[in-house]
Amino acid sequence: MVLLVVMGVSGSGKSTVGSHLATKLGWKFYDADDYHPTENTKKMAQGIPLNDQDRIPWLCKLHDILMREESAGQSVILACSALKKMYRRILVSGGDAVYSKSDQLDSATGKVLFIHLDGSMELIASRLEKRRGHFMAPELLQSQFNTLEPPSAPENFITVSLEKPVSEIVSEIEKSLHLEKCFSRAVSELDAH
Ligand SMILES: Nc1ncnc2c1ncn2[C@@H]1O[C@H](COP(=O)(O)OP(=O)(O)OP(=O)(O)O)[C@@H](O)[C@H]1O
Ligand SMILES: O=C(O)[C@H](O)[C@@H](O)[C@H](O)[C@H](O)CO
Repeated sequence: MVLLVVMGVSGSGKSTVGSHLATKLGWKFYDADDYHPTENTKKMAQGIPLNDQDRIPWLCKLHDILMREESAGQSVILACSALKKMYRRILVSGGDAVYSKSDQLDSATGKVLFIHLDGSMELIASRLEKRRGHFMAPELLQSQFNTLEPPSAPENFITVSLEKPVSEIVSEIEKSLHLEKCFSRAVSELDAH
């Protein structure tokens, strides 16, 4: 059972890559965009960036979804911006992460694997210019980059370039998942001896 979060700035391809990967693997897919309260969606449509207060209750709701799927033994993919380290901690550990010291939470980081879709603002902006029928105002892209804290150790993550075609990105993630699986199996076998 795997809990995967495809993360990155707006327009990085989270929904596209996440849904393709979920279809290929036969896993459940959630798009965090569908769980924003209307006040958040309205703000973003007006070109006003969300702040921590706007995002924290939304992230707690998403944490609950991940935990529900974990209890059901269901592998799942969530497309979610998860821009700051603290936001990722909330997804992994829930609302207490806001008040806990980072080292108290590091043991839980392995529960969720973050896939960071990384690439240039220019390319993403050109993709957003062409995207139609989405609430997010394209001019928010700069603030998304300003807010982004790219994942770093000891977080459990891999970084994938968003510049390739979707099918290549999906295959690259599948390969990394396979390697991760082999690695954890080898570690647990070593531990058993
Ligand atoms: N690898 C890719 N190659 C070409 N176009 C892509 C690629 N990935 C995504 N796109 C296109 O870029 C646009 C943004 O992608 P998508 O909506 O999946 O991003 P997102 O990160 O989910 O955005 P948001 O957070 O704003 O919902 C879409 O029009 C999508 O078709
Ligand atoms: O954290 C945020 O600022 C928001 O979650 C945005 O990233 C949107 O959800 C999404 O990316 C817009 O489509």
